[in-house]
Amino acid sequence: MHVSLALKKRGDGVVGLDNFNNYYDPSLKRARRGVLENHGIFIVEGDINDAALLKKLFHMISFTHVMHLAAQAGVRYAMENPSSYVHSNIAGLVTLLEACKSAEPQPAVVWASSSSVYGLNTKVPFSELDRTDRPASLYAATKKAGEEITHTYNHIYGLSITGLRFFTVYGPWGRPDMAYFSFTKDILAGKPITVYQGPKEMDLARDFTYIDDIVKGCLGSLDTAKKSTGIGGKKKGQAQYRIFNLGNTSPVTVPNLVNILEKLLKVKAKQHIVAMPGNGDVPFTHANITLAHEEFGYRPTTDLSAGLKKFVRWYLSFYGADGVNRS
Ligand SMILES: NC(=O)c1ccc[n+]([C@@H]2O[C@H](COP(=O)([O-])OP(=O)(O)OC[C@H]3O[C@@H](n4cnc5c(N)ncnc54)[C@H](O)[C@@H]3O)[C@@H](O)[C@H]2O)c1
Ligand SMILES: O=C(O)[C@H]1O[C@H](OP(=O)(O)OP(=O)(O)OC[C@H]2O[C@@H](n3ccc(=O)[nH]c3=O)[C@H](O)[C@@H]2O)[C@H](O)[C@@H](O)[C@@H]1O
Repeated sequence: MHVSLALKKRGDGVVGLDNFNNYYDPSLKRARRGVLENHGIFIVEGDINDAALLKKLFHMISFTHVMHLAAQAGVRYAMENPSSYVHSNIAGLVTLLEACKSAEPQPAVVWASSSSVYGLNTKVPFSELDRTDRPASLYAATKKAGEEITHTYNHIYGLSITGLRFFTVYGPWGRPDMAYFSFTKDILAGKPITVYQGPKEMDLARDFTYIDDIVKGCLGSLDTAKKSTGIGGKKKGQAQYRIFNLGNTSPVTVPNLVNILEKLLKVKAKQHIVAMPGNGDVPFTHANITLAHEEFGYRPTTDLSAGLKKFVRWYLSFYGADGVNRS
């Protein structure tokens, strides 16, 4: 939603595609759609696995770029519903790349990978050339597979591909399954929250990245994506294959995240502190963003307190303190 709005605001044409699945409250997704439609952005309701639909869309519109953000996200849910990750993040990705490779002209593709590909690495900050062959979750494994799959479409068909490894993105209109969002809801409702701890009672930490910074990185990478050199999937080219970290470079522990929320919400959290279950979580993330800075001037400017302040303001206007969706 935020990337589409930013593109539209600067004068680009945008068409969206989303299947509005019920991984989390679809009414939030539909409210986001309302915002986009109010800005003149047309949204098609459909699945990226629907090859016929994609073919029709690519036939009707000569897309210059595809910004591919659709995915089954969430690290821990992969243990409950593994096939949804294969469906959207592997099969769906291939269906989309098939459509892109056959389109004339071929669009440049920018897509969301994930910081989770660094898996069990302990050397921080994570740099793009570090190992990514030890995923801790099926979600991470599907994003890693996406990086390999996109490489083959670049190699064989000359598709121009840029993969962005986002680091725990948060902000207004965000995902209710993520900790910052569910903690806000539960703290306001007086319900206990569960805070995970690593081995030896170590605090977990994330390089939380504010949505507006991510949007700048998305637009910067789109604008520096070179045109594909393949033609309609018939000619092998030498197009770009790039991968960038988009993080914030200043990790914050989960207890500190809770402290900031308590101050903003003016409510003390009831906390259950438990050992991190073996559910795909990694203890910490931290991005080296030198490459994105050098290539398109990426420089995040919002720290967690400032970003959460904007999130909480949005949350209270959208849900109210009682957590009821008023859209
Ligand atoms: N939010 C984060 O912290 C984070 C971090 C790293 C990577 N990512 C990646 O960034 C991208 C955007 O994530 P987000 O957090 O904005 O999530 P989001 O839920 O806002 O956006 C993903 C959208 O994809 C749609 N979708 C899922 N499967 C689909 C399918 N098969 N066909 C069509 N639409 C489908 C969903 O309905 C949803 O609206 C995802 O690829 C995610 O894996 C997110
Ligand atoms: O950067 C990424 O690649 C990933 O970032 C997030 O994954 P995660 O960092 O695990 O985000 P949250 O689920 O919001 O968890 C944040 C932190 O809070 C902790 N947490 C989460 C939930 C909870 O109930 N308690 C708790 O302590 C987690 O262990 C983690 O350390 C997104 O959910 C993934 O889609 C994304 O791919």
